[in-house]
Amino acid sequence: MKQSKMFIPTLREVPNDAESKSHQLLLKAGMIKQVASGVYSYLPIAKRVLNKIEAIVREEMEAIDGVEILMPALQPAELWQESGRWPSYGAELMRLTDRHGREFALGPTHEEIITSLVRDELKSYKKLPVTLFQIQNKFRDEKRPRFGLLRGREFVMKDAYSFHATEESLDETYRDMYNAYSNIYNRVGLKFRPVIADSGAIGGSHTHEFMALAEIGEDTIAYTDGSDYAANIEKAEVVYTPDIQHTAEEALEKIHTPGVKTAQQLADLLGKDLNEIVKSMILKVDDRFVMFLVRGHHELNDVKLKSFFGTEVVEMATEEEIEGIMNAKPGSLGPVGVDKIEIYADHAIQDINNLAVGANETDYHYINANLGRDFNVKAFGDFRFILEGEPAADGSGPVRFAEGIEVGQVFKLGTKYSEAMKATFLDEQGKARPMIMGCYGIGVSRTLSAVIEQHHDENGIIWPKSITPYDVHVISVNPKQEAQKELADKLYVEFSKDYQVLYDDRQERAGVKFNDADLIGVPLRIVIGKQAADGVVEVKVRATDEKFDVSVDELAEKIETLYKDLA
Ligand SMILES: O=C(C[C@@H]1CCCCN1)Cn1cnc2cc(Cl)c(F)cc2c1=O
Ligand SMILES: [Mg+2]
Ligand SMILES: [Mg+2]
Repeated sequence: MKQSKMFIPTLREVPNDAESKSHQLLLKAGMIKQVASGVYSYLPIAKRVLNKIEAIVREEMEAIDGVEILMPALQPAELWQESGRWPSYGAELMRLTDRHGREFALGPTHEEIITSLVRDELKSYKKLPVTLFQIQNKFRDEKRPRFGLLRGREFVMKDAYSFHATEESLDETYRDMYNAYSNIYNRVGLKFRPVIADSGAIGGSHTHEFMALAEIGEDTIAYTDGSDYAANIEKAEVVYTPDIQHTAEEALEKIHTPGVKTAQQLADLLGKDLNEIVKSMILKVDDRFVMFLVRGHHELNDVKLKSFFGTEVVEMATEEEIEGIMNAKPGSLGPVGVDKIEIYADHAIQDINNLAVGANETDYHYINANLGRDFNVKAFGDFRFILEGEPAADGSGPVRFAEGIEVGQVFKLGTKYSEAMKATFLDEQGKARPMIMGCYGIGVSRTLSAVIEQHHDENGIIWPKSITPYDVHVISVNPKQEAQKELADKLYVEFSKDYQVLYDDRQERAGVKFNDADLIGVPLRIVIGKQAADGVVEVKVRATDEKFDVSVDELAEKIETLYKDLA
């Protein structure tokens, strides 16, 4: 394609609200244009890359018997009422009303649509399993869209859904999807790790997220070097090994602690370490208030609480709610004398005694509070985030942390939707049973961004060969020079036979052309300049900056060799 015909509005400077590298480069390379917060147009270079990522996704889905369909973004509210999800999503679900006053959602995901589609068609076990997928724009009204395509409000997702008569059949497709996802991320050039994850609101049990490793990632992964163990930190199980450090029980003592609100302040006042302090927090779990105890150097993990209590409604109680229940501010809470609400404690609380805790009186704390004598706990559990260096749940060694961008997730959904929506099949005994489902998502536009996060240098993007918008970038330095223009035109036509060629034939200064070429990131470059008269051109490898002066009659072979070696 000739750049004089193209539409690549590169930028020299970047709007300073672009914090992530990929967001900056997507803008600078003229690949996207923001239409509204979290809403983007994909320009030609981005669209070509999207097409290649989607082609790889399609290939891998079809290789495991996935069949492509396309469902509407407009989803009638009735289906969300059938599944029970219409009331359970708040502002994130974009809703609209049609001219007849009928309510719709703009699809954030398609469990309801696909289940209603399948339930009318697949009535017998003989017709199962079936795996259907689509690649389509999704809508989620994110509170804080950020980092360009990494967290948008309209984005491209591949979502697949599988329907089974048995758990074994689901397990098989889950494994096929897991492997297909690994193939996809390998083929698009992403460094990634599958991690044990939490299924969250969608329900179901078993789920893995696929994390592209990148500092900008909003997720933290706990992994070990010794094995393939990796878990989203929300989910990473803490192995509790008692490390009892009790001293002789001392008498409970109330002390005046003016202005002390945090565990650190209490520790400093008492001359103790943070791990000798206990933090008492009150959370709303479903419709009741519960107190949780964790040690000063640990953090409460709300995702583990949701899973422990089997509810999505777990949030910090507000200051007013706390004062209403305890007559004290959040910074002075403790378990002593609390009988109106239940108290749960992280396992590690058992390791220490003579605890420093809030006295449920603003500006007062207790020291030497002891379990059993001064307070009781309804249950101990794994309620905290794992710390770096602590042992992994599978015994494969101490966990290390890394940031990740969630680019995909696979779920065993079970029968949550098929039961709610009466998607049943007749089994071999002729008995009606709810279909067993799996669902599997890939953030396609997010994957594009993640690739840029992992493949760039200070001058711009460096595309992996598999998804590059073009294979070869032909640049004529000065089209006004007849010899240069002629040779460049000729090479453009010639190389277009075997490669996808972007031809910079613009009347632009050389510097502009080279800056743009570095930004756009095509892996191989042929520069036709002064030496054109001697039949010599310069070849440049974008990734390594290697340059070669090559005579035109050796050019095809040189490009072929270099192309083969590209990652
Ligand atoms: O989407 C999933 C599960 C899988 C992911 C892979 C493809 C199929 N769905 C989970 N999820 C995430 N955010 C959502 C946001 C809104 Cl506003 C909503 F109404 C529903 C959902 C929702 O259900
Ligand atoms: Mg997550
Ligand atoms: Mg997730």
